[in-house]
Amino acid sequence: MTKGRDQVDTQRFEKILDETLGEKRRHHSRMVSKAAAELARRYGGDPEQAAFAGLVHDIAKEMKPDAQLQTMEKYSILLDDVERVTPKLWHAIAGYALLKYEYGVADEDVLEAVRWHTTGRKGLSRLGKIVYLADCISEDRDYPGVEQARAAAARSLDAGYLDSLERSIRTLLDRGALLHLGTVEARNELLLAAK
Ligand SMILES: Nc1ncnc2c1ncn2[C@@H]1O[C@H](COP(=O)(O)OP(=O)(O)O)[C@@H](O)[C@H]1O
Repeated sequence: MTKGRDQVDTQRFEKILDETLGEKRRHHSRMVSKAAAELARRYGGDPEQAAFAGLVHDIAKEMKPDAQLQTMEKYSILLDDVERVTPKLWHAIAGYALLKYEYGVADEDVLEAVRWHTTGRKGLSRLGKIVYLADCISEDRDYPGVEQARAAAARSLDAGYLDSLERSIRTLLDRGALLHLGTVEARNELLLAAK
């Protein structure tokens, strides 16, 4: 992607987000975009690509679950057992499909980062980790532990990613919720690599 193209895309998607997301979510998207660019600068990614992926990561977040499901079905995306019964996970997958098939985004790294931004997964790319982490530590985030999450992100990309994966796992366990296997496998992968 050339620089000119990126800027055109950003303007185009800011307009699309104006039409599809409320003000709070648009603000969150801009903050995730900013955090992702900062993480890319720090950890060796492409800041413009990261900014773009962060901007569009929640593009399908305010679609109705039925519409998210229809979008995934339209493009024959197969869901695993946990995804099928967890509508909160659908916006990431529907967002991937919308960006790829309806808005013509061709950058597979960006598409992958959007697809996995809620659960993470084993073997996720650097950009995928950046967007996952940026979503957890962006300036607008305010939850118990966010300062610890930011401190971990300042140590290394993997330390930040691991801290946020573990916080998500703990929160879901406390709620008695289903756990997506991608999150567990991503954590195991990081712990195995450290042995
Ligand atoms: N690994 C997971 N397994 C199952 N459900 C998850 C997982 N990660 C997140 N979720 C659910 O999806 C919801 C939305 O996640 P996310 O998009 O990251 O949140 P946010 O709305 O704060 O951006 C979470 O609140 C949680 O209920």
